[in-house]
Amino acid sequence: MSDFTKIPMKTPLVEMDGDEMTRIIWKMIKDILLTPYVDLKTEYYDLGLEHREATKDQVTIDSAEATKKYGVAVKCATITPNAARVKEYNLTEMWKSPNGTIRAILDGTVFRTPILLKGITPYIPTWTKPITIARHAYGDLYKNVEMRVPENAKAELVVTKADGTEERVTIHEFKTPGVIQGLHNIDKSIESFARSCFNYALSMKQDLWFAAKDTISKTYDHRFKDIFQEIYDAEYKEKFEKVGIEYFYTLIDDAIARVIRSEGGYIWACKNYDGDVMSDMIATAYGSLAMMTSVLVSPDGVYEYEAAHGTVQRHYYKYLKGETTSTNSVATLFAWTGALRKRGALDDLPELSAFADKLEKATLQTIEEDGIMTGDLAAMSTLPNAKKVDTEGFLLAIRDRLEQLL
Ligand SMILES: NC(=O)C1=CN([C@@H]2O[C@H](COP(=O)(O)OP(=O)(O)OC[C@H]3O[C@@H](n4cnc5c(N)ncnc54)[C@H](OP(=O)(O)O)[C@@H]3O)[C@@H](O)[C@H]2O)C=CC1
Ligand SMILES: O=C(O)CCC(=O)C(=O)O
Ligand SMILES: [Mn+2]
Repeated sequence: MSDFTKIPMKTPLVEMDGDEMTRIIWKMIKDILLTPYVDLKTEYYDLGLEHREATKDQVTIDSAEATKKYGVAVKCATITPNAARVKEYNLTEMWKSPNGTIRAILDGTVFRTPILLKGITPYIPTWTKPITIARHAYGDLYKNVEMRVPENAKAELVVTKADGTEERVTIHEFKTPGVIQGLHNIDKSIESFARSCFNYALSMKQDLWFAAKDTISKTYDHRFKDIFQEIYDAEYKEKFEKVGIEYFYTLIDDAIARVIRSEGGYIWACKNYDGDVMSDMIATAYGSLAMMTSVLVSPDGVYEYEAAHGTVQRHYYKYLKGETTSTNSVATLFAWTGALRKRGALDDLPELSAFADKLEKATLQTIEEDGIMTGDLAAMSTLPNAKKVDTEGFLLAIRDRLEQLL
């Protein structure tokens, strides 16, 4: 490929680097599959935990603001510290989840879709089509406030209105110690969540399900249900009928039962925490956590691409010890291709978008045709030629395929 002219870019991508094994993969992807072929333009933000600590987490906010400015970001998985991480990294604070911070700034919906592969039968064998999780990106648990409550204390919810009047309800009269949590959401954000789900369903020509627990959460979850229904009836009902797709709301426990019995091929809208958990369940049931793409679409038309999985800590510790790892880079790679394709579309660079398509094709050919895959997939694959390779070996095999396509 010595005579290959690198594909130009116009606007930089916002590049958010991250932690542990995904940080290692991040660099490998760039070195092996991107920079030799694309004149990669990025504005780099190091969201690795050390640099978040050094900047008092300002870098996370800066990266979200840059995403608003440029329109497209690609993010590596990051550690959200807990008590153990505070010790491990000698942190001055238990910094918040960068994802929570970024999503709160950008708002919107995270769409997560599994990549189906020849030779991998989902754990639910009736799932022959992908199930896309549409996860509300704002609020709930990810913007919560919480407290420990001592014995003999009364906890209340208090709302102080603009006119100074108060509305209060008792949460609990604590005789013995306990804990409380305050969640919130905003009508405007729920409305944009609903609209982005309806628009996505129309663009994919797929049914949309929305599930929450309005029977138990009669105000909070009920508000979500009502907003979805009002917007559907007023703005989308006719469009859905024209395309021949359906919208329905059901309780989340009923939804789970239906999902398991389904064949896939629809969009399942979930509140923030439900979507977090369900997307891991869906990804794993289709084959591997590392085969799920994830993109945040904000109401202002800003896109942030990422993998749905975390920093793969266990593999990283093996890597640090010099042991061979076989970490699947597909979701992280598809975050890059998703971002490059979007940048290509926005900047009128069809060559850049075509490169992203070819890189994805090369990845699937490597697994499905050549049988070359990482351990998570090799353990499940029914292909006769399935062969487990190490982390870097997988990316090198993709490069061979890519060069045939360019
Ligand atoms: N988007 C983000 O930034 C996210 C960040 N996190 C952070 O990531 C860290 C680790 O979280 P954890 O709960 O372990 O979740 P991970 O998703 O990182 O990993 C859980 C397990 O899933 C398997 N797995 C995940 N990704 C891959 C992959 N690419 N290739 C092969 N196997 C994979 C591994 O199983 P096995 O070990 O059996 O091989 C791994 O141990 C935490 O600090 C957490 O805060 C978590 C979720 C999302
Ligand atoms: O930010 C975190 O700590 C978790 C994020 C997460 O689990 C996800 O995006 O699925
Ligand atoms: Mn998650």
